[in-house]
Amino acid sequence: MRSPKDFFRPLAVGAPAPVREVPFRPSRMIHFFDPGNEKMAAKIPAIAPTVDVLLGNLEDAVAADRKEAARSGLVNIAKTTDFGDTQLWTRVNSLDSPWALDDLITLVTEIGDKLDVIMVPKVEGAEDIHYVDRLLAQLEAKARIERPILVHAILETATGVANVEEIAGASPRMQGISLGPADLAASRRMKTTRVGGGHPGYLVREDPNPESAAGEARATFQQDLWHYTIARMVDACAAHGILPYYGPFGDIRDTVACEDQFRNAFLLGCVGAWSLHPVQIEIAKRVFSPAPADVAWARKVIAAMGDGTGAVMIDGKMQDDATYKQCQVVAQLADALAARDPELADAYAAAEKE
Ligand SMILES: CC(=O)SCCNC(=O)CCNC(=O)[C@H](O)C(C)(C)COP(=O)(O)OP(=O)(O)OC[C@H]1O[C@@H](n2cnc3c(N)ncnc32)[C@H](O)[C@@H]1OP(=O)(O)O
Ligand SMILES: O=CC(=O)O
Ligand SMILES: [Mg+2]
Repeated sequence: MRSPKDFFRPLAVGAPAPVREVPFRPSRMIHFFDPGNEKMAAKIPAIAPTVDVLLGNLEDAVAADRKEAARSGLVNIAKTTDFGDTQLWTRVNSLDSPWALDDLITLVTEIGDKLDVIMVPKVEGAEDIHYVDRLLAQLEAKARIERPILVHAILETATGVANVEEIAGASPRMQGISLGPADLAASRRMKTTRVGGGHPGYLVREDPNPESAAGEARATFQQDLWHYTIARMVDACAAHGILPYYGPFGDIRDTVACEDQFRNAFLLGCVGAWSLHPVQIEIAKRVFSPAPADVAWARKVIAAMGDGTGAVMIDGKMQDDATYKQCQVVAQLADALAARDPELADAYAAAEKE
């Protein structure tokens, strides 16, 4: 293990200095597209201003015989598109695949100055991050990249979940972690066949009422298959100063359940989710932006709390140092999002006047 004193040292001569704090840039939706799919690629210039992050996906969902087309498609799109202040990310192939090395070499040397974050799938432990960390430093030095490319891990194997804390803290490049419920379900041998979301069979049933006739219907309550993993991931990320995300929701037509899944993740601490289809962009934008009424309330508490210590009563609710801190989380997120999203800024300003 490296000495803590060396943690922020570049891993190659000529590589840029690692960041000391992960920049908080709005990333409510990480919009996936296949850069080798001409129809999808043609839509990217129009989609760019409507999303926080565009992600050129090279891994799963890109057929084996289309991997090279996807890689070169991404190089071309990055070189010819004006993304404005929308971030450009990529998801490279998994480290045990025949494509990962060429993905990293090509993308960093050709478009490393355009890429903000590289998402690494199926991360199992700190060793996977260390491998990517050193390789990126070498490639950044070679390509004379001036700011470090950050790394995002997908939590989608049982081993990865067991090691999530060490993954989160493996490198100053670590920007965040996404839940990958589809691969994780397979890795854990769960008996589902879905990409995220719930399952009607995973439930609790109310106790029988001794006064009712035998066989009388008893209410059931569907449970969240992902609560445990999201909560672990959020804690690991918060402890290491990086950002947690819900991943994909594969039932594109079920926009209601998608919104519920995203909102559970938001309330538990996630800052965004993946959008796989244009219809999911607005859902993520709505869910991962705090509601104007909540922001107005947070600002009211902050104003009433002065230096943030002591206790006051507002509308019948006790406020103290801990609610003040919660309100700061909401207000700071609102400020960061409003700076990027003028419509949201207007909605926040209007709610404060009410
Ligand atoms: C478990 C995981 O790893 S999840 C991450 C990997 N998976 C992905 O990245 C999937 C990305 N999304 C997709 O491939 C597609 O959205 C699919 C296959 C799910 C559905 O695609 P379609 O059947 O074409 O959907 P649909 O007909 O509703 O699409 C409407 C239009 O939106 C376009 N579109 C669909 N998805 C996207 C997208 N992600 N980005 C941009 N445009 C898109 C389609 O090309 C289509 O264009 P058209 O109107 O010019 O024909
Ligand atoms: O890559 C994502 C997943 O759910 O698997
Ligand atoms: Mg996966």
